[in-house]
Order: sequence, then structure tokens, then C-alpha cells
Amino acid sequence: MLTIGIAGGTGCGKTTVVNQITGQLSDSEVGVISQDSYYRDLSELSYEERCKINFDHPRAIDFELMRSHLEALRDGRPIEQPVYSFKEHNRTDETIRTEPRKVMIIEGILIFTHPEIRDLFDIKIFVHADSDERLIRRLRRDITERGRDLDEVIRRYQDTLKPMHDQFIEPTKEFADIIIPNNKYNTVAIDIVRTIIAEKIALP
Ligand SMILES: Nc1ncnc2c1ncn2[C@@H]1O[C@H](COP(=O)(O)OP(=O)(O)O)[C@@H](O)[C@H]1O
Ligand SMILES: Nc1ccn([C@@H]2O[C@H](COP(=O)(O)O)[C@@H](O)[C@H]2O)c(=O)n1
Repeated sequence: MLTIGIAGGTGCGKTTVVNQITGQLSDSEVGVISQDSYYRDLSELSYEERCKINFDHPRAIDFELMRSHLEALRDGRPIEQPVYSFKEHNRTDETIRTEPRKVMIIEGILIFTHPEIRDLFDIKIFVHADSDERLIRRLRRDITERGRDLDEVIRRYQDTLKPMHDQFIEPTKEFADIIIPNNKYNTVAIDIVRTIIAEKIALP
């Protein structure tokens, strides 16, 4: 199995890049896992308490579960990937059965902060977009897709997102094998990654 990690700050375009990479590839050969699935279960907290959680700190992520899932896939075993709700700030009761594939892509803001997770990646890609661009994209996306309003996004950006990005996420750029500049759509970089994956899939 070829394991590709795609990191970068919120709104840099990780999900978009993953969709562009996998667009014309077969689902049976390339799978995608999102770090969002591994936000800790917060069912013991009220909704109001969950709203106050810092979701940009590495401790918000259940890296143990992520590691055991990545190792299971690598060993050829399927996993039950949790499904996350941004509206509820919590995991749902659902899971998605994810079968091992020739290529697995894992995307998320914090995946390069954890040394043991980092070591599981054959290729590490960091997607870069400037912070003003990322904030604009995040505002648009969170309001239209994640049930947030302007005040919520700005408050979270100032209180936790920006400081956590500077402390934890930006420094992991140094671990990347490839940095994709994504202030604008970057078809050249996407083609390069697709070529690498196509070669892997072509192997018996
Ligand atoms: N290169 C780009 N140019 C303009 N908008 C983009 C670009 N890449 C992504 N977007 C948009 O920005 C928003 C955030 O992108 P997304 O892929 O969800 O980022 P991430 O997964 O890194 O948080 C989405 O609405 C997406 O359509
Ligand atoms: N309940 C939650 C959980 C996470 N977030 C934010 O999501 C961002 C990471 O996801 P991306 O798709 O943007 O990479 C992260 O910055 C968290 O602040 C949230 O708003 N609510």
C-alpha cells in the first residue's frame, strides 16, 4: 500500500486537491481518509461545552485510533472509519467501512504533528495558501456548508485557529516531500501526484 499524507492549514485546499487527484481514479484502488473522522468523541459534553473546544490543537485528535486504523489497512484489514458532524461538533453513531486499497490518502491539518503517524506516510504533501486567502475560503465554506455564522468563524480564527496554525501546523511544512502552492488552482502539481499514483496502481 502506498500511503500519502496531505496536510496544510484550514482552507488551503486539501479536500479540493484530494478530489482533483482522485477524480479519474478508481475507487477500488485509491481510498481517502479524513483527519476529521478522528476528532475525539465528545459525547460526554453538552453542545455548548463542545462549541468551546479548541479543534486546532493536536490533543483534539484521537491519533491512537488513527494509527491503529492506518496499520490495519497497511496489513490488509478493513476499518470502520468514524463519521464526524461539524454541525454537532461530535462524532456521529455512523461509521464507514473502508477496505484496504493500493493507495490510501490521509488528509488533515494536524497529521504531520504526530511523529508515529508521520512515519507511516510514504509521501508527505503540504498544501500552501496564504492566511488571508485561507480565511476568506473558510468563511465562505463554514457558512455555506458547516452551519456557522460570520462571528463564529472570526472568533474561532482569532482565539484558536491562527495561534494553533502558527504553533503546530505551519512548522510541519519542513517534513513535506512536496509543497503545493495553492493560492490558485495548481494543475501542474496535481498532474505530478497523479502520475506517481498511476505508476503505483500499474504495478502488479
Ligand atoms: N485553489 C483554490 N482557489 C480558490 N478556491 C479554492 C481553491 N482550493 C480550494 N478552494 C475553495 O476553498 C474552500 C476550502 O477548500 P477545502 O478544499 O475544503 O480546504 P481544506 O480541506 O484545506 O480545509 C472550498 O470552498 C474550496 O472550493
Ligand atoms: N467541530 C469542529 C471541528 C473542527 N473544526 C475546524 O475544522 C478545521 C479543520 O478542517 P479543514 O477541513 O478546514 O482542514 C479546523 O481548523 C477546526 O477549527 C470546526 O470548526 N469545528
